[in-house]
Amino acid sequence: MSMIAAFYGGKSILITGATGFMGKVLMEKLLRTSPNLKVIYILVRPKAGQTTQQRVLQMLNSKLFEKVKEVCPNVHEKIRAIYADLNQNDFAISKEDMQELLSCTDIIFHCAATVRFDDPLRHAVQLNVTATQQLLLMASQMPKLEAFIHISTAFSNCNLKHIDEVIYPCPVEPKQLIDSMEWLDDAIIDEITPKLIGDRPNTYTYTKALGEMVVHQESGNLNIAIIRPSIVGATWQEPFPGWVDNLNGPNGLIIAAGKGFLRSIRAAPKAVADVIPVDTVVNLMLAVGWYTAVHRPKSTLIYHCISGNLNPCNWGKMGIQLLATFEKVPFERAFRRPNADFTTNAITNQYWNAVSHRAPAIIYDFYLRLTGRKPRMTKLMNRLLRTVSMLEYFVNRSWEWSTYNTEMLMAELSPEDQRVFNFDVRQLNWLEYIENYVLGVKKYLLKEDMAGVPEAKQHLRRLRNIHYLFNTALFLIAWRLLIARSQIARNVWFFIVSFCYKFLSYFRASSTLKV
Ligand SMILES: CCCCCCCCCCCCCCCCCCCCCCCCCCCC(=O)SCCNC(=O)CCNC(=O)[C@H](O)C(C)(C)COP(=O)(O)OP(=O)(O)OC[C@H]1O[C@@H](n2cnc3c(N)ncnc32)[C@H](O)[C@@H]1OP(=O)(O)O
Ligand SMILES: NC(=O)C1=CN([C@@H]2O[C@H](COP(=O)(O)OP(=O)(O)OC[C@H]3O[C@@H](n4cnc5c(N)ncnc54)[C@H](OP(=O)(O)O)[C@@H]3O)[C@@H](O)[C@H]2O)C=CC1
Repeated sequence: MSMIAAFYGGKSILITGATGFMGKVLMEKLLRTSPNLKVIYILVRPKAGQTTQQRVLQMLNSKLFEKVKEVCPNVHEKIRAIYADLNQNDFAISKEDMQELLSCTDIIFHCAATVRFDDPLRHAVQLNVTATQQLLLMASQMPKLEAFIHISTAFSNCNLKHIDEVIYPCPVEPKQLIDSMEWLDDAIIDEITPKLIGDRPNTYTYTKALGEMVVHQESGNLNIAIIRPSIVGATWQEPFPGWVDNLNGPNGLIIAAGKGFLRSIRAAPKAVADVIPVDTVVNLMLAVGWYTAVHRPKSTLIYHCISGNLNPCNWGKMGIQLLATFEKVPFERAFRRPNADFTTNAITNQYWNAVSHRAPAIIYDFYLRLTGRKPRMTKLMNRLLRTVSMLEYFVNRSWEWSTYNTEMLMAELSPEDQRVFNFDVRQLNWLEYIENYVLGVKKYLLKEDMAGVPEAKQHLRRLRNIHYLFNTALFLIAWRLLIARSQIARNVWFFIVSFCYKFLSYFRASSTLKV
């Protein structure tokens, strides 16, 4: 019997960010492995015209939760959605709900965050720092609370090359920054943002570091642990391989590359691609929740959830495997054939952007205009290149994260727990994982059916022929223009033609002689 699964039995668990990528997988695993847990409280806000209840219903009716319903048919009763907005005071939770949360919660998993790289500092601080502070305040009023698990990111200290499982000091006191957000206006905040974030690439990594500092400072008597995952990717094994549900991290780029929009990228092929499957992260989260509550470590432990130092894969290898999979299982209606290059040189990158990205977009828009349709490709391409430029920081560097605590925890687990809550990424086969990842993106993000694969392959063959025709036509036009303008080109041309003529005459004459 799994000790971890048994531990969650009868517990009341509070999850923030349960409607997010990681939150959904966490809920699924909890319900599947501990169907006798008491309740999962989730803090949800209405969104996109849907009430909190409608959102939860839609989530539970998705494919991700199909297996859960077999072991836990009363899954709807186990989840209690609480209306909350983490940007509001007291999270806008009603008095009754707050009372229930304070008196009943046993474990907290704090996953909610803004993961956008371009969020204005005010918003990122509000969600990633102030909301964390408020949640800690709530936690300190929970008499039954056994553990508070805070999800940060392995990139919170990406300004360092080697990162230990410790909290690094921030140049600015988080409380002072929170206070200053009250009276500074947006224009001033925007102006000072680059100075504040310093050598970090964006407001996301900066505010996640501040969030960790807040956890450290406000931990009081709480039993806290911090988990720092690297780039979280599709599921590896559970509940089934390849599940993804948003465009963050590599997902959007995989679509862009598979559809032939993105054909080159400024990335170091040898740099470590520190991707970690979401189910691995969730297994570690549940193991950490158990360990923190049962063993009550004296200080806040930090756990790195990364793949780089245990089972490294680099971007070059990942790119090659992506291309091989696109060949085998192509995406439908591709813009161009997937075929791309990595470059670390900024000028070469500009060149490829012009030739491989902007020029085809302009030509396609011209074609759309000619056929009476609205041009859209240039706009789309500009957006894609902006996104790529924001992710470039992470694909041109390698980091070293120490994993003593994570390895210690692995050794603490019983063989059964090591199997059920497996976070040993050494067992991951990258080639198989990437193939399943692409298939998952195709099925769950693009909603494409496997029955369309032959037609998609046919479409790629057509694109290849168009590509050859286009290049041949371009070459002939360029040559024609050249010989019309240059005497040297004309001489070369006459030399080639007369050489061919002589060769053919000789060939004909020698074949006549033989007869
Ligand atoms: C050796 C030789 C080899 C040769 C072979 C080479 C083959 C190579 C093939 C080429 C490429 C291969 C691709 C490989 C993939 C690897 C790259 C992976 C890089 C991953 C780096 C991630 C680093 C993460 C580090 C930190 C991890 C974390 O802790 S947090 C989680 C990460 N957070 C994010 O990812 C959020 C990022 N997103 C944003 O910040 C914003 O969305 C944005 C700023 C990017 C865009 O904002 P904007 O306001 O413009 O738009 P938005 O409204 O958000 O969306 C607009 C449209 O764009 C779509 N979108 C959104 N995100 C992405 C994305 N990541 N990629 C693509 N598209 C995206 C969005 O859906 C919108 O679409 P529409 O609705 O249709 O308008
Ligand atoms: N994905 C990744 O690659 C990585 C993620 N992480 C960390 O993991 C955690 C989870 O990330 P992930 O699941 O990918 O992120 P998502 O963006 O998928 O989910 C974010 C969650 O936070 C919720 N949320 C945001 N704002 C509010 C608000 N004002 N009130 C209530 N809820 C809110 C969202 O709710 P709603 O659905 O209503 O928007 C959603 O449930 C984060 O802390 C992130 O920093 C760390 C490393 C890598």
